[in-house]
Amino acid sequence: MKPILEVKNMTMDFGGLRAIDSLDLYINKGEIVALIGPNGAGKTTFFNCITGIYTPTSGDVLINPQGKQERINGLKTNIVTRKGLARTFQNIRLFTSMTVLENVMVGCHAVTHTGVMGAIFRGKSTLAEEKFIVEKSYEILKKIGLEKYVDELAVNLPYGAQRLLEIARAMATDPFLLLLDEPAAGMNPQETAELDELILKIRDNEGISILLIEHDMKLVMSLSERIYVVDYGKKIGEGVPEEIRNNPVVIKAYLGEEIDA
Ligand SMILES: Nc1ncnc2c1ncn2[C@@H]1O[C@H](COP(=O)(O)OP(=O)(O)OP(=O)(O)O)[C@@H](O)[C@H]1O
Repeated sequence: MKPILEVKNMTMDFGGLRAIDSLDLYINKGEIVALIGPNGAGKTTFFNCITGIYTPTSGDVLINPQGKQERINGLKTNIVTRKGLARTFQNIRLFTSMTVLENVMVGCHAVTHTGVMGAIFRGKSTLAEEKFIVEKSYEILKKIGLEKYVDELAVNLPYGAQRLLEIARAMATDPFLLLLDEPAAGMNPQETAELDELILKIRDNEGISILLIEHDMKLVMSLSERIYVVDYGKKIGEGVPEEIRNNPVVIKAYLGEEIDA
């Protein structure tokens, strides 16, 4: 079985700056994989290239959720979402003046037939779908542990809960692969421990594979089955947590930073 995501020889240039340099990466079905590296290494750019925000300068992005490999470079973000790749952002991007439930509903609408406009100009045909979406959104909030906030405005949620709401909204698009960009950023140790459990649950119970960018090495080492390390856009290490922890090139790139979590 081919990997569900395969990136071959990806390069991304911004003018004279090579943000990603000939990068290869794959994720098998059901894996939790981390992408780590110092600030400015190109990690978010890599996510942006996979999810259609940027078209890579060269290379291939191939997905294979159901036994048929397909190239997705250059597809628009909404199409990539419909194909089953969902992401969260480093800086929280919620609809702050909407309720928690409505935020998740927006995720559902991103992949339904009627879409957001259909939900606004409700015809009879959209009402059944709308009911389904409310129920589905509520179920997702229960799985994430946010149901107690269902009618709360997103802006009023504690910080850690806002981060989880982003994950809930991403899950509403029925992804086969979830791309999480620094999900633990700004979380306290207890929130991070809960996030650790939640990510495992999403993989185990929902069968969603995970690609994770994260600076919290304890979380990375505990969650990931495999880790890729990038620096200046280039892959400098790849392996299971134990290999990464003992890789001298990785240790050097992280000099002064905590790696032995
Ligand atoms: N739109 C853009 N135009 C020009 N340069 C960019 C653009 N986006 C990113 N870069 C540059 O590409 C490089 C990689 O940035 P990127 O944000 O991908 O790094 P990162 O590994 O995600 O960093 P961090 O851990 O700090 O989030 C940086 O030098 C950044 O300044």
